[in-house]
Amino acid sequence: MSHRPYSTSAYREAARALAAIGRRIYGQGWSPATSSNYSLRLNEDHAAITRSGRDKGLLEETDIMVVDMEGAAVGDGKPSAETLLHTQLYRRLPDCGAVLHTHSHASTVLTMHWPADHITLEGYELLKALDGVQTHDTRLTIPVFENSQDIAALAAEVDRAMDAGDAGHAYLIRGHGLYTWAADIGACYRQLEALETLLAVELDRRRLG
Ligand SMILES: CSCCC(=O)C(=O)COP(=O)(O)O
Ligand SMILES: [Zn+2]
Repeated sequence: MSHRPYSTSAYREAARALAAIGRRIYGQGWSPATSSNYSLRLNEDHAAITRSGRDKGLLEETDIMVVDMEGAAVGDGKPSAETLLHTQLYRRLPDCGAVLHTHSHASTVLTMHWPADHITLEGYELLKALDGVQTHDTRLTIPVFENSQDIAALAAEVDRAMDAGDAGHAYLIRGHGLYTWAADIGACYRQLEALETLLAVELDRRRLG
């Protein structure tokens, strides 16, 4: 299959932006021990994504590479082991321009301690940081998928959930972390920060009973 070429300057700009956002996310404590992956759409057929196994606190432009929307590497190196979870979103959602995945303490405890297949966030003013949300009087249901080392199967499961109308802004993977996406890196980071904050709040509230 032939792919439309991406621009080199778009790639360089994406690599700069992803390295900077990765270091920022690491600083928040949401990407420990090389966990997490981040990507940006370059065009219809390509995305820039973190290489596998990189320390996100030390992320540099050279830690970013290009994949096609089938998840295949373009050029040398090994892209994130979870690349197919990014490309599933880009393929399905033409307006999706950025995907961020984190491994926070809150998302891990919440999904390991409570067996539910979703977490609901409701009534929080901070929900207005999410794309398209205008009022605190909003109920956001975040699906929780079981963790798997079969990333292709997990991506297919996410796709089926989206067919059913679930997973509008984000999803969780049990004992693993959070995926969220938006039109651009700024909106995606804002959304991530809101969701991680609200998940931490939710965890505290459940601890308090
Ligand atoms: C050390 S965390 C295990 C892998 C993972 O869940 C992750 O997010 C990082 O994988 P990658 O291949 O993108 O480095
Ligand atoms: Zn992960």
